[in-house]
Parts: sequence; structure tokens; C-alpha cells
Amino acid sequence: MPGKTVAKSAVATVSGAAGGEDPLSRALRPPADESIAARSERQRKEASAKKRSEEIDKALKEEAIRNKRDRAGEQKMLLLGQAGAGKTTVLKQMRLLYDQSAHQRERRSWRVVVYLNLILAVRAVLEVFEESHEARALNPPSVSRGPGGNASAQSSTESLNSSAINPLAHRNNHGDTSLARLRLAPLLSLEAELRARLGAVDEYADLSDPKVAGAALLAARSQARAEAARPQGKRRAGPTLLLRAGWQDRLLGRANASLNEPPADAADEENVPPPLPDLDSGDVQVGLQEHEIGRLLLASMEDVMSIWQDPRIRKLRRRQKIDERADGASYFLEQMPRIAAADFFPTDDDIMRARVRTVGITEDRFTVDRHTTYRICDVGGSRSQRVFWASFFEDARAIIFLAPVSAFDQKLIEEPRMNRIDDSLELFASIVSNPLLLKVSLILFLNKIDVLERKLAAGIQVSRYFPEYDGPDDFEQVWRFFRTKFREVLASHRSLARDRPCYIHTTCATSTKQIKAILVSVQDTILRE
Ligand SMILES: Nc1nc2c(ncn2[C@@H]2O[C@H](COP(=O)(O)OP(=O)(O)OP(=O)(O)O)[C@@H](O)[C@H]2O)c(=O)[nH]1
Ligand SMILES: [Mg+2]
Repeated sequence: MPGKTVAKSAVATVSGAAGGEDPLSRALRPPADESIAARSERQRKEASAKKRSEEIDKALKEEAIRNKRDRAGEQKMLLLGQAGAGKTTVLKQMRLLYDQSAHQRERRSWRVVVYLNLILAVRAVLEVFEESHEARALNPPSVSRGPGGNASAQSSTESLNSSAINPLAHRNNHGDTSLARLRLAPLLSLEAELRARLGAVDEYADLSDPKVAGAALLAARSQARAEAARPQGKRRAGPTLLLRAGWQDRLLGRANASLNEPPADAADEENVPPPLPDLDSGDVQVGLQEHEIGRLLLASMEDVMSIWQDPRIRKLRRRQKIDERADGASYFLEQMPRIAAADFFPTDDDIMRARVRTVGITEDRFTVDRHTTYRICDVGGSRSQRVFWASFFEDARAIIFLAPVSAFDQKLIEEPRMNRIDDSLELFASIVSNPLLLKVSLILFLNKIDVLERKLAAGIQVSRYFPEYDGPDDFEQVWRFFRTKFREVLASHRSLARDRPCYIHTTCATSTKQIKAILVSVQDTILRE
């Protein structure tokens, strides 16, 4: 015990200095005229005190062993970073790696989410096109507009690969893709329906209160409708999906039971919302309707594919504009024939690509090996949610901070004048300087490296967004430039945690193979520390 060591050395020093018996021993020495009864009483008290002291020593030793075992056994790890950084994707990779059975069990529940992601992708394509320079620059082609318009319609029709009618060739005076929207209306209208079935919620709802969760669900439903009806240029953030934690279990509980039930009424009136699903009983209706969704997808596939192959859309795709609007949009559109098939069952890749925004904070436990359990906290990354993070900082052993370096040409949705990398750097600074986290291992993932590579290949210049960058727009040089920026943040807070290392990896969180290798090295790092 440290206290004991100090007392002993103090005694030694005093006795050494005095040269004779030290004052403490003198004070403790029994009186010369001690009676037999007094001596036995004294000896009894001394034995009892010794026993008590030994018990305290033993308890302290046991606690130290327990702490050590806890430290070695359960590692609390935080996944931090801005919205869309890839935190939940890393969590999904962990589940795939460390809890195969849960991953397999949940696989079916991703089917509806993949359908919805595909529909959001179609919506994103139309919205991005309507807002694009390409749509505005071309004269709206219309038969009544004369030869210029007709010529334009003609050329885009000729450019089609798979369809006699290009739905994008018919736009109204606002550049609106009216025919495409008309033809795809049945598919697009599924969005509100699927959101409601999944129990999608509003980001700002207090989800601990079931009444609020119910109201949030209603709000989300009408918000989805209103958003879809909003004119171009007036739309808010890209289409995303917010689900209350535990949605897989709720969905699966019902989905397994509903396989033999007749489908529920799909349509609901605009002004009369259907009864709310009871979220806690898992009363979320999917099941047989899924094949109907597949049929609708099949029926729309030719139109969607002809839009997808349109040269103007290809141009926007190359600049990653569609994926910026709805994460994974290109992937889901390219996979449409497989997803629309009747026997579609989500693959690992589908699950990694399907975007579900995190609301609040979720905690998962994974048994990594016989001695180690990870307790992983995944947080919602938008600014409104960051205030809740600190309550989960206690006991954290490691942080995986994700910074999507591909976002160098994007603005933050929450603050449209803020560059997303600048926001990541600010957030990183607040994490490395947080007094509660000074002893926590830091692991930085420079994520979405694949998207960064594609953007640079498409000719997007870093110096337009970071004027201080004077190097070539070469992948290697660019990620090193951003790595330096994060290192500078670390260096400027070095005085707070002098010896704290930070392990930096360039990552593509959707790549199971790469993340598996990195997670093994992360595990080594944490154990070593
Ligand atoms: N191409 C590519 N996509 C990625 C990568 N990492 C994540 N994504 C995709 O980006 C989207 C957002 O990822 P999430 O993991 O949901 O982001 P998050 O940090 O959890 O976001 P919030 O929950 O809103 O805080 C998903 O569609 C992912 O599939 C990556 O390295 N490359
Ligand atoms: Mg998330």
C-alpha cells in the first residue's frame, strides 16, 4: 500500500536523524509497570488491529486484481465523428467479425432498408439532376418550343441505351423532370410507406418517451411526403433514414410472425394517418408486402436504368454528386436488377452500404476472444447530438475517430458555410483536448478513401476548397495533406497528453476485408497499451 510505504520510510528517516529510539516506537512502547491484565488486553487489541489491517490489505489486493481483470477483459470503445463519417459502418463490420450469429439473424431485416435506400437513391438522382447545371443549361425540350428544344430532346433520346423513352427528356419550364416523376410516382410514393413501416423517427425527438416516439413517427411520415413534394432548390438535406435503436429486433419479431398473414392495406389517406404501429411490441408490418415492393421495383427498372445511363447523369455520377446526396446511391442503383428480383436477400455488402442514421447513442458488446470483450458506443454524429456524447466518456479505453476525408468539397448540412473537413478537424480538437479523454487510446480513421480517390480522378481540385494546398491532385499526396492537418491538431494539444500516441489508418469502412485487418491491429494496440 502506498500509505504504508510512506509511513515506514518516514519512521526510518526520523530514527536515523535522531540517532536513538524514534518517538513513535517510544510512544508505542508498553509502560514498564504494565499489569498482566492490561498486557493481555493490549495484546488482544493489537491482534485485532493486525487482523483488520490484513483484511483491508486483502480487500485492496482483490480489488486491484478485479480492476486489472476488468481492464484486460472489457474494453469500452467509442466510435466518434461527424454525421455520415462511417461510425455505424465500422460497428456493422465488428458485428460481422465478432458476432456472426447476430449478423446472420439480422440479415433479413435489412431487406426493407435496402429497398428504401434504393428508392432514396432514385429520388436523389432526380433531385440532383433538377438542381444541376446540366438541367438548367439545356433549353427545356418541348414540342411546342421549336427546333432548338426538339433537337435537344432528340439528342438525349438517342443517347439512351435501353429505353425508347427517356423520362429525363421531358422537363417543364423549371427543369423539373416531370415525366420521370410521373412514371416513377408509384415507386417514389413507397418511401413514406416504408419509412412508416420501419418506424423511422425525427432526429430531434425524445425517443425515451413512447408518446413522443409515436408523434415523431407521424411527423417523419408527413415530413417525407412534404419533402418529396417540395419544389427543386427548396429541398433540405439529402434523403436519409433515421431509425430508433433496436429496429432490427422489432422488425424481425413481426416479420417472422407475419409471413403467413394476409398483407395489410398499403394505402393511407393524406389527412387520415393510419393507426400508429406499436413500436415496443414490434408491430411493424412487413412480410408478404415485400414481394409487392419487389414487383414495383421491377416495373420501374427500365425507367430507372434509362435515367441512370443518361450521359448528363453519368457526368454527375463521376463527380460523386449522386452519392453525396444519398450515401451508397450508385451502389444500390447498379445493383437494382438483383435487388428487384423476387428472391432478393441482402448480402454483406448491401448491409454495409445501406444507410441508417444513428439517433442518440447505442451500446453493443462483442466477445473478441476468451479474455476480451468490447463495449462499443456508437453515436449520432450531427451537431445537435454531440452534446450527449460526454455522458458516455467515462471508463472509455479507446476512441476510433472517423474523419471522412472524401468530404473536402462538401459543406456541413447543419451549418451550410462550414467545410466538412474543417468541422471534422474542430471536432477532433475538442475530443483530443477533452479532460475526460486524456488517457484514452486514440485511433484515427481517415475514412472514405475510395470516394476521395474517385473524386480526384474526376478532376475535383483540392486547392479550390483548401487554397493552402499547392500539391498535385494526386491521391497519395492529398490524403497525406489531410493526415498532416489532423496531426497538427494533435500537436497543438500535445501539452495536455504528452505521451499519448495516435494511430492513424486510411480506411474504406465498407470494405470488410480491409476493416477486418485494421480491427485486428486496433485490438493489438489496445491490448498493448
Ligand atoms: N464508399 C464508401 N462509403 C462509406 C464508407 N464508410 C461509410 N460509407 C457509407 O457512408 C454512409 C454513412 O455511413 P454511417 O456509418 O451510417 O455514418 P455514421 O458516422 O454512422 O453517421 P451518423 O449515424 O449519421 O452519425 C453509409 O451509406 C455507408 O455505407 C467508405 O469508406 N466508403
Ligand atoms: Mg451512425
